[in-house]
Amino acid sequence: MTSADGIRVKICGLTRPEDVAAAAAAGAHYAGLVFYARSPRAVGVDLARDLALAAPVGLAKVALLVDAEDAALDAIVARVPLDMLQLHGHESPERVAEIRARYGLPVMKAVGVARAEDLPQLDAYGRVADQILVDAKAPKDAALPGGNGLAFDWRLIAGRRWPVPWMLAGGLAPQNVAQAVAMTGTRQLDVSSGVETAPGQKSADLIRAFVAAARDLARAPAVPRL
Ligand SMILES: O=C(O)c1ccccc1N[C@@H]1O[C@H](COP(=O)(O)O)[C@@H](O)[C@H]1O
Repeated sequence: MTSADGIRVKICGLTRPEDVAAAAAAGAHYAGLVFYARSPRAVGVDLARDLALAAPVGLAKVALLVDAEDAALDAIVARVPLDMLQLHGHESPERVAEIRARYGLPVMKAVGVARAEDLPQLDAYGRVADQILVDAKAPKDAALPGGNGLAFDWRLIAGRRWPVPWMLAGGLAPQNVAQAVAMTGTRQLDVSSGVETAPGQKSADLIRAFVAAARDLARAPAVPRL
């Protein structure tokens, strides 16, 4: 991926057809469907299938899973037309490779970052996953392993690169898109809470503002050469 491709946005946690329409109309590249019962954004297989079928060509459907077993994955993959699996639990590199081989879908592995000690995990998963998702590590007492609207210290990954495409996540919102991109150099952004009015309630206005903020960066004129 080069800078000419612009910045790709994933809107995660869509639960209504109008959320899918808003993400597509705004120009998002990925739509995330959460298969984690404890999340306020959780969808069942039937609803997920309807939402995925409503997505226009060009909007990639991503299933978010947390330590899912084969039986659950089998049921989801059999019924929901998907473009990618996002693994957001404690899946080992071996499990990531196994899931990738079993379903023949690209796999994105989320890694929680809070301190420099967390960074080697990104290298390990960068060897087995198709993409890596660099997210804020959930606090120990958090009910969810992600989707908490918390950012991490982006200076930790400034200048870091991995051998596969990667996305930045955690506490992103329309107002911090420019800073997140400037500090990390990311070309892909993943957002959930930052485009909601309440947990699980997506806002078309905030989705539009988020994608526009990313698009504006790609359009910003280069600094003129002296
Ligand atoms: O969104 C959820 O409910 C969720 C549940 C379980 C694991 C991950 C979840 N969301 C992912 O978390 C990050 C950051 O979200 P936020 O923007 O800080 O709210 C993002 O990758 C979501 O896909």
